[in-house]
Amino acid sequence: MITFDDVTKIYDGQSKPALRNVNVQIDKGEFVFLVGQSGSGKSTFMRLVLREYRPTTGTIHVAGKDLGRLRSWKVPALRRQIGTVFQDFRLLPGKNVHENVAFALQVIGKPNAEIKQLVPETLEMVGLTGKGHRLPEELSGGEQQRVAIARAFVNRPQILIADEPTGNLDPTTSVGIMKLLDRINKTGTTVIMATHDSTIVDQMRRRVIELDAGNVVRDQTKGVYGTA
Ligand SMILES: Nc1ncnc2c1ncn2[C@@H]1O[C@H](COP(=O)(O)OP(=O)(O)OP(=O)(O)O)[C@@H](O)[C@H]1O
Repeated sequence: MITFDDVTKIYDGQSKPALRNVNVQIDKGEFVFLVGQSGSGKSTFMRLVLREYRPTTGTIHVAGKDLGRLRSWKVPALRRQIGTVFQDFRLLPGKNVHENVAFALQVIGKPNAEIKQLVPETLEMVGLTGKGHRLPEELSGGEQQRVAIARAFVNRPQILIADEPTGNLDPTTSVGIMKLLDRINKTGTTVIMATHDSTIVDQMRRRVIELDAGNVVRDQTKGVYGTA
């Protein structure tokens, strides 16, 4: 589903690579934790998958496409295959829960009939039935993250990228969010999650890719957060 072949990324004006000779293959349906200190290259990895940046050298394939050869006008179609979730939720403050999720489908031109079916179905899946009319400010952090996940998943993307999705949540709420990401993964969606949350990584026992100063220093199936 995602392959990095000898990928190096040096940002403009920088001398040190943010990623260095990275070789990684992530298959369809995998659940992968990206771990590593702040600045180790986790966000860079995810931004390359989204083609927000291009690698300096090396080749990246996502969902069967060589991103180096992908024409700019095809990038939106690529991104439609990839749902994104962030630490700070990024909901539209003036729109209620239903509207936030529906908006993701409206911008890609889905017909209203489909939106009417998909939005309640997805809100039910994330445990927000009955809260469709609430505004983000009327929800807890955990509920806001559920809305963000519903919005990322409503289009049933092949890949879900989550950048520190539990970073602003307490441990109990985080467990609920992880159960939800696990359910989404079980539908066949490939999940890549960057995190500093060692408890979660140790509990889930999924593949762990560790970055250190842009190098992949560990790639472990059923891994834990740290080796120390
Ligand atoms: N747009 C940019 N321009 C220049 N340098 C950048 C840019 N984005 C990131 N970097 C640098 O690239 C390196 C990797 O950063 P990256 O954001 O990928 O790390 P990270 O592991 O996601 O960190 P965090 O856990 O803090 O989110 C860092 O040295 C960072 O300063």
